[in-house]
Amino acid sequence: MNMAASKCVRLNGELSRRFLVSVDTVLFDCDGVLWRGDEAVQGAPELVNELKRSGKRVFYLTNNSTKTRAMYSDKLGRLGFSAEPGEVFGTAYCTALYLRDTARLRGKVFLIGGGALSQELAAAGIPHLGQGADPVTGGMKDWADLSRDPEVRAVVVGFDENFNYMKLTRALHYLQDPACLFIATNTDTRLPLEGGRAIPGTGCLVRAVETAAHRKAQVIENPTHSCMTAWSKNVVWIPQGLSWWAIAWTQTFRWVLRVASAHS
Ligand SMILES: O=P(O)(O)OC[C@H](O)CO
Ligand SMILES: [Mg+2]
Repeated sequence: MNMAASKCVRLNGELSRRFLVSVDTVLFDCDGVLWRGDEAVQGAPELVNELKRSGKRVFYLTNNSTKTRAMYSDKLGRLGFSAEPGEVFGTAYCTALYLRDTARLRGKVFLIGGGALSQELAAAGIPHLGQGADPVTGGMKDWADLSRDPEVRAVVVGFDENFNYMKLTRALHYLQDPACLFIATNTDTRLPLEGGRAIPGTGCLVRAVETAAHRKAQVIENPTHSCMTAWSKNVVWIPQGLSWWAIAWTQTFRWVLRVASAHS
């Protein structure tokens, strides 16, 4: 049974008003909800800005690891949303926080990911390698003996347009050490773009590394505990009577229900 469907009620008229009055804070999913690619969903900026004007707190939670908080704040502003970097919780930021504050990583990250993940890791003081292109050279014997950095203690997989067989092989070598952490930013299968188009999502890369490494990744995305911890540690809670509302797909909604119950 789809839990979100069993909990969802169509809001109209008086029900909408009563529901909005009961809500202090609104959490928004981004890709496919507030925008598709670089096109805001019609009416979304007006809705969000009106919620803020009426005194609601708004946060933007996205599994997308291709932007830092600052980059998302710029995109939100460009698309007409009122937003501060501190209101944005993307998985590039949450992954860096998780490694620093929860995993307390001592060592380097082998990164399969883009510039935003690299910037957030650097901002959190986490040394890392592997970002950018990694051209295929040599043959099978060379790939089996690729050099490894002895200080690597975690493999992180996020959205990486430079993903290839060399990176997959390097990740396999590092992950043969059971003590090496295996972290994925998210497992979405597709990234929704303008006009209903889509491109392969980070989940495609994560599953490839999981298959090669014979290990499951620990995933940071909403609605996991890792992301909630990163978020709740950075948000001043107003306990009691707090209610939550996520305009998002069902997975985030389940997470919000968990957050709400944890703080009601
Ligand atoms: O829907 P979001 O904002 O969590 O983003 C999901 C990503 O686009 C999936 O790759
Ligand atoms: Mg989405």
